[in-house]
Amino acid sequence: MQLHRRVLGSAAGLGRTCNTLRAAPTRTYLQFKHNMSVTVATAVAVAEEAATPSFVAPVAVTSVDETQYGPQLQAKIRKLKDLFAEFNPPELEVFESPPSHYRMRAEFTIEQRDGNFRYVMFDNSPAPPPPPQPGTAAEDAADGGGAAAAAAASTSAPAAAASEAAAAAAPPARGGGGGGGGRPKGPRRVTVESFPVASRQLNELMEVVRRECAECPELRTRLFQANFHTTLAGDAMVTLLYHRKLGPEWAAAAERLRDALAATPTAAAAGRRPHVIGRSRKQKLELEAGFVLESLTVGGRQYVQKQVEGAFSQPNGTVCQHMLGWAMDVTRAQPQGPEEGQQPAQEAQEGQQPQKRPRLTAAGEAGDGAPEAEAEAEAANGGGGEAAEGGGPQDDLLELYCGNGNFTVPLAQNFRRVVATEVSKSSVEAARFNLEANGVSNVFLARMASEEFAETMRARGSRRRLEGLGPWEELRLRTILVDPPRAGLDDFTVQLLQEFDRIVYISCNPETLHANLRAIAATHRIARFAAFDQFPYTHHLECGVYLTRRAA
Ligand SMILES: C[S@@+](CC[C@H](N)C(=O)[O-])C[C@H]1O[C@@H](n2cnc3c(N)ncnc32)[C@H](O)[C@@H]1O
Repeated sequence: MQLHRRVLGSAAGLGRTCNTLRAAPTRTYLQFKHNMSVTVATAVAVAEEAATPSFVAPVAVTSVDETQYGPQLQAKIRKLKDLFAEFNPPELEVFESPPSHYRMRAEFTIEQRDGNFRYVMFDNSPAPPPPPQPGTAAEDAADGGGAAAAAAASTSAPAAAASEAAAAAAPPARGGGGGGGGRPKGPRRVTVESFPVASRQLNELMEVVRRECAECPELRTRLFQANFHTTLAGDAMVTLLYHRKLGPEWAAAAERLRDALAATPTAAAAGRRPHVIGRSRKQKLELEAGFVLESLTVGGRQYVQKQVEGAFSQPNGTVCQHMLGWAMDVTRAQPQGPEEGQQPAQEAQEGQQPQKRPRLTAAGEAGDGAPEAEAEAEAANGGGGEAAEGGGPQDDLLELYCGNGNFTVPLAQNFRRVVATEVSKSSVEAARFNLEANGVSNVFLARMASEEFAETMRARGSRRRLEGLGPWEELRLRTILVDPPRAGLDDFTVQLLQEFDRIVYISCNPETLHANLRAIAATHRIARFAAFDQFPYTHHLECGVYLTRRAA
């Protein structure tokens, strides 16, 4: 049973894997080193979902029917609840997406044949072929895809299909070949006319790029891919990828394109000129900038967020705000008193007493139990007592996989200090920018793989990249937040998590989250459980789990 499939040469990164292969129309493979997404253009078949107990068997989206948004989300929720029932979680908090125009980013392969300029993506989902629709995708069939590919590649299909399709390691596009009315093997080529799952601005930009390329040979010659990145703030960038060297003529043409993009309704209303980036082998030309500035509202406060071209950013801006609000809420220090005494339902049922929480030292060791030491530790931890839910400004947060500081920036106010790590250089640079731009000064940020950081921390070791962190003994790390790629956490990191009193685990893959929780549940219980529908019309679901240490 698969939770996700790979799609070739298609929509924007959900950013959960590091290296992906993508196919250009020439069938040349290109390796992208950043976190492009590998999800698929699929929708949840409600009836089928009801009959199957896990995250499987999605069918290809052939249109975006907003009336189906609710039922499809409910089907996903049911599956999620079933999967996690063994952990006896509290009531699931569900955060919906807008039913359309929710995706901030998309990537398309460009096909240029017979003077036509087409946005194309490759859908690898195993959808059964719907009956052919006259006039929908005839040209795709003519490319050798056969009836199945032709039927599936309707102008509405790609809209939804493209929504979650992404670059992936997969065989070259075959454009069909199944024959006999069966589903062709390999990814299905889908022509994208419009893209209603993506932001309105993204659709506006697509139209202008199509038009300008049609009129300007300098822009379209050997162009094989176009990436669009928009924001809730109206800032945007377009990256055009070529199989040729780019010179000053291209820059002049791109400047004209930029003017045309600036005249689109959303950019004009926001007063932002979209950036244009040209890429070819060993070459990157930026017209003004290689990033966008997003504006996110969390808890009534606005945060600016630099999102760098090619680096991970959350794909659904609206749902991202929900995720940040939820993370703020679970890590906020709870008032002491009644909440302190409130036993978690599960523990109360089990007749357990709230545990005495060991203080996590920097080496990941519990306190030694000496009364004075424990009292001192409690005092150092803000005297938070045993059952405090949430960290608090007296505690420190360790955040692994921090990306551009998406969670780090708003969460920093809930903690005395934050130690954050991320492996991607461009994301770390963006995170530094974002911390400064938002006036956050209590974060120590290290560019390190989480595994390396965990090992160093356990050994109380030192690393050049940890210079400035200060002595491990002075940290008060009791809360950890992780937001790993789809593969989830390795065993070593899971063990590290278990040394913390409070765990916030953000996951885009319920199955790897579930597998990790099997280990974590021995020491921690789920205190809050949330679903964030980042990826409507697909079987993908982002989850948030907040865990606290079980009573001893
Ligand atoms: C799902 S993204 C989350 C990013 C960030 N929390 C956010 O909300 O935008 C996962 C991040 O983990 C980073 N990453 C992947 N493998 C890593 C590793 N081994 N160590 C540290 N960071 C890693 C990626 O570069 C990416 O930024």
